[in-house]
Amino acid sequence: MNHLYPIFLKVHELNVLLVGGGFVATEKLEFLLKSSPLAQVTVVSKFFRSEFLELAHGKETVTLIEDEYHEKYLRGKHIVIAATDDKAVNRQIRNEAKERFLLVNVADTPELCDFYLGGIVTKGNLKIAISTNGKSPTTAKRLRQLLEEVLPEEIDDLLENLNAYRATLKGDFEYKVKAMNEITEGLVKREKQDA
Ligand SMILES: C[C@@]1(CC(=O)O)C2=NC(=C\c3[nH]c(c(CCC(=O)O)c3CC(=O)O)Cc3[nH]c(c(CC(=O)O)c3CCC(=O)O)/C=C3\N/C(=C\2)[C@@H](CCC(=O)O)[C@]3(C)CC(=O)O)/[C@H]1CCC(=O)O
Ligand SMILES: NC(=O)c1ccc[n+]([C@@H]2O[C@H](COP(=O)([O-])OP(=O)(O)OC[C@H]3O[C@@H](n4cnc5c(N)ncnc54)[C@H](O)[C@@H]3O)[C@@H](O)[C@H]2O)c1
Repeated sequence: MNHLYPIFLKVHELNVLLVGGGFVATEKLEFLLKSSPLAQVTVVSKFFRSEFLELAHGKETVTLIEDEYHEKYLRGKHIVIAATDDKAVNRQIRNEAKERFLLVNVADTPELCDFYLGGIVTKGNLKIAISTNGKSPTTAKRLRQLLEEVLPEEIDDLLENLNAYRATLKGDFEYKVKAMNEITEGLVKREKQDA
């Protein structure tokens, strides 16, 4: 049983602290920016690998600070991702973030996470988040790849058209719910198989 509750965060309006600038931090920033290109991210790291610098280059909402982690960097942040190669520092980040009631992810360390980063599929306005409850990140990746392939790009046209149709509906809430349900019924109705 997976007890996690997924939410869709406006990370372009929230302040994210990422600690670390190595391989793992690069992967986390890559997936964060892939889904949320305007995410507001401050990165604090003793050094930055060239892969990380390449990824962050030219991204106006990503701020790099070359420094050791210090508690002061938690100020004004909503979410924290710890991705250093120093387990004691990662734990310190987690503890100090928790004292401030911040949500914290320690990369690849489920027992220290308040939330997990998931596999994410984006097709225009549609976004699907995938979690295996930390059991198999590789499966989350494979499912993401599968859904990216099978979901048509046109699914976004469907959403836009339905949104436009909804705007034309005059009537009370109940009427609109009924009309929207009727017009989308075909999406879930199974076609009758010819014998
Ligand atoms: C989905 C994704 C999102 C992202 O990273 O943004 C993600 N991991 C991804 C890939 C991936 N990560 C790892 C491998 C190598 C294979 C392997 O080792 O298993 C691969 C596969 C690859 O790279 O091919 C290593 C790894 N990861 C974790 C552990 C610890 C453990 O399992 O105990 C270890 C071992 C470390 C070690 O051995 O030391 C843990 C976590 N990784 C999570 C997320 C969270 C659970 C998500 C869920 O509920 O499924 C969680 C719990 C915490 C977190 O980090 O948030 C991203 C795919 C993105 C995409 O492609 O779409
Ligand atoms: N590389 C991988 O794919 C991988 C896979 C599984 C597990 N891991 C583990 O994950 C951890 C991180 O690995 P990595 O490959 O990203 O290491 P890395 O050497 O590429 O990067 C470590 C980063 O942590 C930063 N850092 C260390 N101490 C810091 C501090 N006090 N304040 C601020 N920044 C600090 C360094 O500046 C560096 O940028 C390691 O423990 C590694 O064994 C790595």
